[in-house]
Amino acid sequence: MSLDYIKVFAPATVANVACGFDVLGFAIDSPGDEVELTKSDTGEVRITKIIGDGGKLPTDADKNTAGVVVKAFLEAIGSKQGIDIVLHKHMPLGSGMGSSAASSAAAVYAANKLMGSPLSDLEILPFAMEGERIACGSAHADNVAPSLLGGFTLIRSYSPLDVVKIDVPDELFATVVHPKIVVNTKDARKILKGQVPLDKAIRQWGNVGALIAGLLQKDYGLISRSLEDVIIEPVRSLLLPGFDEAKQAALEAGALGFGISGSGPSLFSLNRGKKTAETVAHAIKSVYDGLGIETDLFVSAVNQQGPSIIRSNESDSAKTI
Ligand SMILES: Nc1ncnc2c1ncn2[C@@H]1O[C@H](COP(=O)(O)OP(=O)(O)O)[C@@H](O)[C@H]1O
Ligand SMILES: N[C@@H](CCOP(=O)(O)O)C(=O)O
Repeated sequence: MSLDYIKVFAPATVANVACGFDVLGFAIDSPGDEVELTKSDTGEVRITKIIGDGGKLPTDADKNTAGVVVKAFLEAIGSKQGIDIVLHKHMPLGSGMGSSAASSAAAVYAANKLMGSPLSDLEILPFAMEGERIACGSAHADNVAPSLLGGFTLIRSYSPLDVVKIDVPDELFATVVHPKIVVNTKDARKILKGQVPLDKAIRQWGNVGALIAGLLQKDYGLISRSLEDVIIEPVRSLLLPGFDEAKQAALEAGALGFGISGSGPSLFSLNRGKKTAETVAHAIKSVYDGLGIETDLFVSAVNQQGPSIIRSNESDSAKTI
C-alpha cells in the first residue's frame, strides 16, 4: 500500500537558550503543531484548512510556513506531486516558542515521509529554514533544527550548514512560561544592534562554550553560570513587562538560569529536577498574576524525539486487519 495520507506532530522549541542567539535551541514535549498531508492529483500544494489559529494565519501556501516548506522540498526533489495540507495550530503566533517553526518542521517531515523518505532529516532542515524566512525575514535554524531533529542543538555554521546535537543530563527540566502578549520575531530582530562590542562578545562566547561543556559534563554549576546573555537580553527585555521581577522570582525559586525564550514574550528557565521546574513555573506565574497578565505554563524534559507520526493511511489499514 502506498502512503497517501499522514498526520505528524512537531514540538515547540526554546531558541537562543540565553547566550546562544541564533545558534542554540532545544525541543520540549508540548505544545506543538500538527499537520495532515494528503496526496492529491491537482499538482498543487494547497492549505485546505487551518484549525486553532482564530483565522489569523494565511491559507496561501506561499505565505504559510507549512506550505512554503512543502513546496521547497518538492521542488528540490523534482516532484510535481499535489499535496493538500490541514494545519492544526496549538500555539499562539508570536509566542517565542517556535510556533512558525513547529508548523514548518511538521510539514516538511510529513512531506518527506509521504514521498518515501528520499532525504534524511538533516537534509530536509534547509527547507524548514525557508519557513522561518517567510515568518520573520530570517532563515534562522535555532527553532527548526531542534523541532525537526529533536534534542538540544547547536548551529556551528550556517554556511555551510553544520548542526551538532548536544547530550543533556537526564535531570535537566525546562520551564517555559508564556505570558499572553504578542511579540513578533520580525520586530524583535529589528531592534537589535548589528554590531557587538568585543568585551561583550568575549563574555558571550565564553558562556556558549561553557554551557555546552556544562551540559556534556552534567555540571549544573557550570550550566547555571553560563546561562547569561549580555547581548540580546538587555535590549529585548525592555519589550517584556515584568521581566526583571520574573527573573528574580525564578532564580529565588531554584532555577539554574533564566532568559527569554526565542524572541519572547515566553520566558524559560533550566532547572535540576522536575519538581524545581514546577516550583519555578509557579513563581514566574505569580509575577504575571500580579501584573494582571494571563500565562500558560509548560514543564518538560528536553524532547529527544522531535516529530512523531500520529497516523497514516498505512497505520489505519493495519488497525482494520
Ligand atoms: N504556520 C504558521 N504558524 C505560525 N506563524 C506563521 C505560520 N505561517 C506564517 N506565519 C507567520 O509567522 C509569524 C509568526 O512567527 P513568529 O513571530 O516567529 O512567532 P513564533 O515566535 O511564535 O514562532 C506571523 O506573522 C505569522 O503570520
Ligand atoms: N534566534 C531567533 C529565535 C526566534 O524564536 P521565536 O520562537 O521567537 O520565533 C531570535 O531570537 O530572533
